Amino acid sequence: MLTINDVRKTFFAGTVNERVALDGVSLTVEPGDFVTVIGSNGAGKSTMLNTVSGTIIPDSGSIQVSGEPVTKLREHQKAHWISRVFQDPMKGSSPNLTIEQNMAIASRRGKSRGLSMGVTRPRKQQFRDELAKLELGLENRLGAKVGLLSGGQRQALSLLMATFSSPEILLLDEHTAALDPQRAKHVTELTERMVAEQKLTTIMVTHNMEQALRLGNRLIMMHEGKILFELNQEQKAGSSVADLLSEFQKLQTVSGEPTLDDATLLETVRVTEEGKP
Ligand SMILES: Nc1ncnc2c1ncn2[C@@H]1O[C@H](COP(=O)(O)OP(=O)(O)OP(=O)(O)O)[C@@H](O)[C@H]1O
Repeated sequence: MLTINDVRKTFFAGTVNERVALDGVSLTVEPGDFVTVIGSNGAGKSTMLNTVSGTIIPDSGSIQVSGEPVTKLREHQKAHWISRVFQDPMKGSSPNLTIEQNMAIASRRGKSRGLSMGVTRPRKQQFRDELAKLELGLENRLGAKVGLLSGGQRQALSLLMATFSSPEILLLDEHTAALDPQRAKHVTELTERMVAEQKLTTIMVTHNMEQALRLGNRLIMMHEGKILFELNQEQKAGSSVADLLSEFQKLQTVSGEPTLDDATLLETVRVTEEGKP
């Protein structure tokens, strides 16, 4: 369980560059919840994930994972409890190591004793079985350097490795945004399957509103460092992309600033024209 309580974060406070990234964010994520997060540009979505993973320390407020303050977790505990997949497919794995070596390291994540890249035969078979689930043929390429894989393959591998240690919290930060539509679809399907199979407690930031509505059991919308509203499973099922868009348009009317980037708008128009929800 994750509890975010009245978290605030301002960058460059008191200067002309002051940016209020989180303005009193509170959120409780129950075990097994899958929360999708949408929001305007600069709404604070990534900063919220950064405070949960402990990479950014909030100015005030508290964040607890299973009752433990994130700031008090040791590095190996953090690595074991909180896993993250980033937008950039290059971030989740080491290009100069082989698939097998990357997996060996991932499977040691969160263990307090040293890193061992030695892999026993049964372990190798386990890696092959895990890789086969990705349906990308990587199970036959254990010795290949990860740098040789495509972005989609690397992102699928990152996702697999992020779920190895059955983390308390899985953070997905627009993890399909840099992929072409076909690969993004595949990684989205893998995400759904892995989260469901392991009943992972998950927070997924996405700019894809169709995805935000379809995946998970809760949806939150952020704007200017605040959670503006939340939809539960039933409300999500009864909402359309057009409904979400109209919420963004309301914000734009108030602020006069564009609230969605061009890529999101184009994606939304495409989905709407195809007649999907
Ligand atoms: N490390 C940082 N240093 C300074 N300002 C930052 C930093 N990280 C975020 N910000 C600022 O905080 C605000 C929130 O940024 P954040 O990246 O969390 O938003 P976001 O919702 O993820 O946005 P986007 O969808 O555009 O990626 C923005 O104004 C951003 O410029």
